[in-house]
Amino acid sequence: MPSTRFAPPTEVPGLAARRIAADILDGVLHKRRTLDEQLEGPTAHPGLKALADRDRALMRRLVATILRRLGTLGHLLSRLLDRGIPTDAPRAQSALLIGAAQILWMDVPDHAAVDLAVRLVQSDRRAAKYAGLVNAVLRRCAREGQSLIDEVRSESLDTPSWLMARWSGHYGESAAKAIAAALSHEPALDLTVKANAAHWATRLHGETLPTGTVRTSLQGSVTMLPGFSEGQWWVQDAAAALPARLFGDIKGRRVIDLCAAPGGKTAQLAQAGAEVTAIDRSPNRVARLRENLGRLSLEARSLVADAIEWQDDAAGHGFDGVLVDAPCSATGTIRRHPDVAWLKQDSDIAALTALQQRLLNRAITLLRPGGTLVYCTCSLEPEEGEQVVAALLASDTGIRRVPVGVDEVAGLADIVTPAGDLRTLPCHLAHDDPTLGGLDGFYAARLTRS
Ligand SMILES: C[S@@+](CC[C@H](N)C(=O)[O-])C[C@H]1O[C@@H](n2cnc3c(N)ncnc32)[C@H](O)[C@@H]1O
Repeated sequence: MPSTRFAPPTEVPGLAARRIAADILDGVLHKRRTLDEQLEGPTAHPGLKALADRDRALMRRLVATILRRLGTLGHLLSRLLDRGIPTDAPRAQSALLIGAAQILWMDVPDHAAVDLAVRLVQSDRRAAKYAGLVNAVLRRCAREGQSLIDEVRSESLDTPSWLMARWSGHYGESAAKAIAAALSHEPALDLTVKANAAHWATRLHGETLPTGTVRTSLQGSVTMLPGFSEGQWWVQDAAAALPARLFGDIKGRRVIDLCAAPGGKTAQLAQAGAEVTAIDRSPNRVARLRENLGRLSLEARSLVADAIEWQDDAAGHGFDGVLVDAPCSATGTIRRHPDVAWLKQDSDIAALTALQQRLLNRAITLLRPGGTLVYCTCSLEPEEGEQVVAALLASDTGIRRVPVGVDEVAGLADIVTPAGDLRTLPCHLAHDDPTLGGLDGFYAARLTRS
C-alpha cells in the first residue's frame, strides 16, 4: 500500500485563484502579455477552466485591482520592506502584491489574505525562502497599510508619468487628475440592449443612462445574467455605443464596418436595420464576432480581410455608410483594461497613427458621394483622433465634417468638441457613487464626401 504521507495535499480553498492571479500578473508585468489574451480564447491560462465562476470573478478583480493600484502598492511595499521587493523570486513579488491588494481594497479577511500569500510563496521553489518575510510584511500592511497610503497622491502614482504628462498637455492638469482618479475604480457593467432599456435596467438592478445604455453594478459572469442567453443585450461601454449612432437612420442602407471584431458596433448597425458588411483582419476575432451576432440573432456579412487591401464587387458602387473603429493605443479603455497603462508606451502612438491614416484614406474610397463616414478610436491621444481627421480634411477638399449636435448625444454638451466631434473622457458622466460614473475615452468624427 502506498503511504498516505506522500499523497498530494488537498488544495486550500481559494489558493488556485490566487496562484492563477499570480501567473497572470507575472504575464502582464514580466512577459508583456495582455489581460485579454490570458483570460480568453486559445491563449487563456489553462487553469481557468477548473475555477468556479465565483473564484474566476474574484481572480479577475484581484488582478485588475493590483494593476489599477500598482504605483500605490509599489510605494507601500517599499515603505514596508527595508531591502526592497525581492528581485530573485517573481512569485514573492506577486504574493506581496496579491496579499496587500486584498487587505487594502477587497472583501477578504486579513488573516486569509496573509495565509494564502504565504502558501503561494511556499509552493514556489525560488520564493519559498521568503515565506517569513511575506508573512511579516503583510501583517504589518494590515496594521499600517491604510495610513501609509493615505499619505500619498495615489492617482498620480498609479498612472504612468508619460500618460499623465500627455493628458495634462492635451486636457489641462485638473482634467488629467480627474481622468487618473476615474481610472482607480472598477467600472460598472455597461450593456447595449436591443430594445426596452427600462425593462432590462430593472431586471439587472441597474439604471438607464441618458444615452440609452443600461448600467449595472452586478458582478460575476455576464453569461449568467438574465437576457444574455436570449441575446437581448451585449456588453459595450456607454461611450463605445455612441459612434455607431452618428449614422442616424440607416434602415435598409448599405454600411461597411472596416475594423469590426468582436462586433459591438456591427451589432448596433445590424440592429438598426442596416445591410452590414463587417471586415476584420483577425480570424480569431471574426470568429468571436460571428458567435456574438449568432447569440443576438443579428445578421451581417462577415469577412476576414485586411481592409486596406480588400477588393470586392460590392465596393465598386460605394457604401452609404463606412465605419472605421481603428486599432489604437486604447488608452481610453484603461478603466476596463488596466494592463494597457503598463503595456503601452509613448512610441506605440506614432506607429499606430500611420495605420489609422491608411485605414481612413481607404475608407474614403469606399464611401459613395453624400454618404456618411464615422472614424473613431478608443484612445485619449489626439494624434490618433483629432489629428488624423484634421490631416485628412486639410489634404482632401472633397471631404467635409458633419458636426455632431449636442441633441444627438442626449444633451451631454461636455462630450462634443467645438469643432463638432465626439470626445469622451473617463471622468465624464460623474456620479455620486464613482463606480457608477465615468465613460471610456472615445473620439469620433462624422464626415461626408461631396
Ligand atoms: C478597436 S478594435 C474594433 C472593435 C469593434 N469595432 C467593436 O466595436 O467591437 C480594432 C479592430 O481592427 C482590426 N484591424 C486592425 N487592422 C486592420 C486592418 N488593416 N484591416 C481590418 N481590420 C483591422 C483588429 O483586428 C481589431 O479587431
